[in-house]
Amino acid sequence: MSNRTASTVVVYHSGYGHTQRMAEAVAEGAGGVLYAIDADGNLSDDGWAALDAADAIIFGSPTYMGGPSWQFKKFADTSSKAWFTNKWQDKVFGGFTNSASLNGDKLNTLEYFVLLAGQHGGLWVSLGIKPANVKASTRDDANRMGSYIAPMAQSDADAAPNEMSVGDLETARTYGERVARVAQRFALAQDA
Ligand SMILES: Cc1cc2nc3c(=O)[nH]c(=O)nc-3n(C[C@H](O)[C@H](O)[C@H](O)COP(=O)(O)O)c2cc1C
Repeated sequence: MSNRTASTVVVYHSGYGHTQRMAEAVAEGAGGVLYAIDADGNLSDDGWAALDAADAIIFGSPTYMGGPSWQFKKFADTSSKAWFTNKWQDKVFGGFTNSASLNGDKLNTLEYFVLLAGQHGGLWVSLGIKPANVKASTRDDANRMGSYIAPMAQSDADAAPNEMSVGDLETARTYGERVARVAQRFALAQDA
């Protein structure tokens, strides 16, 4: 039986650095590599090659106008090339988003990621952290946003990336660990 380590790639867009900080936390937890989609919606050839070779792919985008940024959508549409040849079939998938409002319609962005993973024949990993929703809960608690599908972060519209909630970043880091753990189990099972 193989004992290889599963690889995780975090591919994300961030217009102003907040989602990038979240992406860094996810990648740290996953022990994975980060690839940024640039301001024109393009990903490097290295990034595409890493995605094709990955055991797990984690999508990240800010929520803009109730959904992923257009740059992320351009990346998603370009991933139709991988779709044609089933390159991402049976990979493990996750995702995360960040926006200014507490709700901000972030769920729509995460649901889009689930659909994209499904179109590629992938397996979605949920968040797996109970919500912090009692009177004693604070901004620094994990899953203070009360999401089940995947991590959400809330960044005040006038706050810099270094002012993000430590709870949101810890949620992102823990989720990265979870996706990598699932990918590891799945990779060993596939290789057996
Ligand atoms: C074009 C645009 C659209 C936005 N739409 C939303 C939105 O629908 N909901 C929300 O809560 N915040 C919205 N925001 C705020 C961003 O989600 C927020 O500033 C976020 O932290 C930006 O992440 P970034 O720094 O990674 O780009 C929008 C911001 C921009 C620039």
